[in-house]
Amino acid sequence: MKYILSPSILAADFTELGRQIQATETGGAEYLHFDVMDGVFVPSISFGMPVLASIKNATKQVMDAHLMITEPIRYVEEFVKAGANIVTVHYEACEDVKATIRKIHECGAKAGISICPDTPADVLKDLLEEVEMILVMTVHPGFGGQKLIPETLEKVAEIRQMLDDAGLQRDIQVDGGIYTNNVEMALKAGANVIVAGSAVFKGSPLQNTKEFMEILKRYE
Ligand SMILES: O=C(CO)[C@@H](O)[C@H](O)COP(=O)(O)O
Ligand SMILES: [Fe+2]
Repeated sequence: MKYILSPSILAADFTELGRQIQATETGGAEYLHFDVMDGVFVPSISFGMPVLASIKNATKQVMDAHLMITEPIRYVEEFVKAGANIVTVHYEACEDVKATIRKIHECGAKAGISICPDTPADVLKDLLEEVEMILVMTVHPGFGGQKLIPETLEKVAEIRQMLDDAGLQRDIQVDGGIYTNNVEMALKAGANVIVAGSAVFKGSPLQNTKEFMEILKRYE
């Protein structure tokens, strides 16, 4: 299995965004996590397509778009056009999850499905085969800089078991409150795509990325 770091630019210094992104690429982060918030599905508002389109030109990293928006099917095409390679939508935000996943694939991107901390893993049973990635939120979506909720890692283990039982190889992403001092709990539970915002962008993004990559390499 491949272990990947996906730095969340929500925590970046936007006056230095290009340089900070480059630092994470140099440090070995293959993905870049792009948190889209609509002020409806989550209380906060972040950024959208034009910002993604601009960033796309600044790096070769895979654009990992996390859509925290109501009825994301409405915007899938625009985010893919703006440069998203992976589009992750929330189970809780879709009226028709399967149609949303189909739409992502039709637009030419990989599909991820995400569940919030209070959503049980078994809602995903019929969806595991349809997606390339499952995102288990380790905090309540909406803000960076929160503390990881340890119980969410039990769902990571449960989903990895469900995938193994079904003979499916899929990425499991974790997002929220991940630092170098707790990332191994997520890796041991079965996650292989790690989102980190504050832990990467506060301080030196290059050094922080390298420290994460050292740990991830041990799990390859
Ligand atoms: O989706 C979200 C929050 O809703 C995340 O991607 C955060 O942006 C991660 O930030 P940290 O918890 O790592 O600071
Ligand atoms: Fe996110």
